[in-house]
Amino acid sequence: MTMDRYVITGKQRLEGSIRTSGAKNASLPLMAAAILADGKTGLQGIPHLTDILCMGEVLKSLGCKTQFSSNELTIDSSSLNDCIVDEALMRKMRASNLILGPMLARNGRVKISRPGGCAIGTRPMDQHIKGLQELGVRVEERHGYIEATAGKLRGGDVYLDIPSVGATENIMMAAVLTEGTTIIRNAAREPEIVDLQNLLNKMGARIRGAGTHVLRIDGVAKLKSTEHTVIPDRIEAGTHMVAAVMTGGDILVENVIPEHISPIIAKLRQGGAEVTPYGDSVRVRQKGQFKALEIKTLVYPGFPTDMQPQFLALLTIADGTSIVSETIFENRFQHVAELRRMGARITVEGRTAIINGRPNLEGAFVEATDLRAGAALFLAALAAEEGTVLERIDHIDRGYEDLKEKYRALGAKIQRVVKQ
Ligand SMILES: CC(=O)N[C@H]1[C@@H](OP(=O)(O)OP(=O)(O)OC[C@H]2O[C@@H](n3ccc(=O)[nH]c3=O)[C@H](O)[C@@H]2O)O[C@H](CO)[C@@H](O)[C@@H]1O
Ligand SMILES: C=C(OP(=O)(O)O)C(=O)O
Repeated sequence: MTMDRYVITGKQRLEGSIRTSGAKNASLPLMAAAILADGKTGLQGIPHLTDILCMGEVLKSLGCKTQFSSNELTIDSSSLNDCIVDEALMRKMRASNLILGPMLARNGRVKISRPGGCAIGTRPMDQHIKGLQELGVRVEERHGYIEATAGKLRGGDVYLDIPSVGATENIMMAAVLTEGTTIIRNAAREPEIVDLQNLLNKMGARIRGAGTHVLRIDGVAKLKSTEHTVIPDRIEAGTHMVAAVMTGGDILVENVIPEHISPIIAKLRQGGAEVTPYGDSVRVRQKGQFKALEIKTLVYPGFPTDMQPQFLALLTIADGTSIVSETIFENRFQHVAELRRMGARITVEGRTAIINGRPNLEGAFVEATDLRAGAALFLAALAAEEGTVLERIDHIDRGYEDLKEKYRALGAKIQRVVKQ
């Protein structure tokens, strides 16, 4: 874990172009899906992030060979030699639970350390397990490990109580190599599910319905090697768009799929920002003061929970009183205490934050408690008067590629101080 920190001098107007990297949350399931091919999978546009490196370690521990250079990742899964993911790797990154489905489909058994809760919530796996059981998987939990065995996987009819992104992905990946047809009802509709369907179908799978609430997967006997380019990161793009507004700037965010960021565009326009899509770019300009908003996080295509902290930071300097309701994760307001250190006026009642905007934030010593909390504090620091020291930026390294370099090119004053 890095103990590096950012030292940021705020109040610089940001201007210019910034290129969005490939999506972390699409790349991780695509990497897990590579387990399903009996050969090499080539993935392009994969961002250099600690989460990606960690997933690479998980795959290596299962016998895959990986090569990663210039955002191109090759995963060779022709020989899998182990089925156990140890606790240290699981603790580093929850998304390593995405190997459950593909390992069961390819190898018939797998053992992972049960992921614990994390800063943003308890994050149980009951929907993943329920779905896998419906496909004929036996699941036992012992000594903190989930052991799953599938004699022969069969198609099944799965109803998810909540449209969980990870559960939908895991069940899709388990179902592709079964005999028979699997239906997933109340499936997640996020763009990352569509990207996963696209890769799997290129590999020879027969999946329909991604992007809707019902997925149909007709099992096939074998999947082949293929290549795929990951979709752009809609949360990274959204973070840059908020940066433009918070610094009174003018930024062209490149490599976006405008439809994926439609709730972000809508909310920024509602607050008074000028947002103009140009093909696969979007220009965001802010003149004058941004206005207070009401925001409620929802599953896609609703407002994404992964943008809630960044918008909350923006609303601390908006004109008027804003209300932000978090409906996805039960503990995703840890950035509030840190933003208060910067002068923000926020009260939290249950899952609702009430923000009384003020003209300016003040630089302070603050600490990232999780990835998007870190992004929110980074944005707050860019807008604040004087300097901010932002600690625990290892959280930010999980999800933002070349952040310092990208923002320096826009005119931000940032130093990364390496702690010896
Ligand atoms: C790597 C990745 O893609 N991470 C994203 C993914 O996480 P992840 O896939 O973990 O999120 P889920 O959609 O599964 O979780 C949503 C809610 O459902 C609950 N739940 C989930 C599964 C389950 O079996 N039981 C259960 O109760 C969770 O605790 C949470 O409260 O989607 C989240 C919601 O958009 C995003 O914030 C994360 O950035
Ligand atoms: C919560 C996030 O990621 P993860 O699900 O990997 O914790 C995120 O990307 O904001």
